[in-house]
Amino acid sequence: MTEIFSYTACRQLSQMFFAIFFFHISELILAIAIHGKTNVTLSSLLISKNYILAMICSVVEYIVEIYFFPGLKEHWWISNTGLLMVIIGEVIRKLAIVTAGRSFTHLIKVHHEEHHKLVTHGVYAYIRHPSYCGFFIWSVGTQIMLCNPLSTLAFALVVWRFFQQRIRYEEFFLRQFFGSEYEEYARLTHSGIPFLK
Ligand SMILES: C[S@@+](CC[C@H](N)C(=O)[O-])C[C@H]1O[C@@H](n2cnc3c(N)ncnc32)[C@H](O)[C@@H]1O
Repeated sequence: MTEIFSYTACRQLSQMFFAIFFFHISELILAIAIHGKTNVTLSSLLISKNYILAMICSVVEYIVEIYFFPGLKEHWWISNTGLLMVIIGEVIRKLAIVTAGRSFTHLIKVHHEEHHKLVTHGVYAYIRHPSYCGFFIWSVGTQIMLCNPLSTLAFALVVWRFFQQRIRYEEFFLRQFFGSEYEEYARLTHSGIPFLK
C-alpha cells in the first residue's frame, strides 16, 4: 500500500494531473482570446464522458500496477520520454491554435464562412493537422509518462481511430470550401498522424 504514496507515484500522478489541468485550461483561455468570451462555451474545455472514462481507467491501471508491480513504474527513462512527449504535444497543439487563429474552431465547420481562410503557413506548412498531431503525441505521452502499458496501447489505438474518421470528415468540407487550393496543399503536406497521409 505504501507504493501508492511513494515518491514515484506522487511525482508521476501529479505530473499527469498538472498536464491535464494545463491542457484544458489553456484550451479555454486561447478560445476566449481568439473568439471572444460570448462565443465560447465550456465545450471548449474538450472534456467528454469517454475522455473522463479513459483518464479514470488509466489512473486505475496505474494504481493496480504500482501496487502489484512497483518496479514497472521505476523506468524513469520511459517516464521522462512520456513527459517530453506531453510537452512537445502541448507546444505543437498550441502553436496550431495560435497560427490558425479564427479559422481554428473546436467544432468542425460544415458551412463556409467569410472569415475562414485556408491556413498554410507556420506549423501548417509542414503538417496538415498539427493540433491533432499535438493531441495524439500529448495523450499517448501521458500514458508513457505513467509507464502504463495497457493504456498506452489503448490510447494510441483509440485516438488514432478517432482522428482517422475526424480527418476524413473535416477534409471533405475543406475540399468543398477551398477546392484545388486544398488539393494542392494536401498533396504537399502530411496529416501529422502516423500512417495517415
Ligand atoms: C479543431 S480545428 C482542427 C484544425 C486542424 N485539423 C488541426 O489539426 O490543426 C477544426 C477546424 O479547423 C478548420 N481547418 C482545418 N485545417 C484548416 C486549414 N489548414 N486552414 C483553415 N482552417 C482549417 C476546419 O475547417 C475545422 O472547422
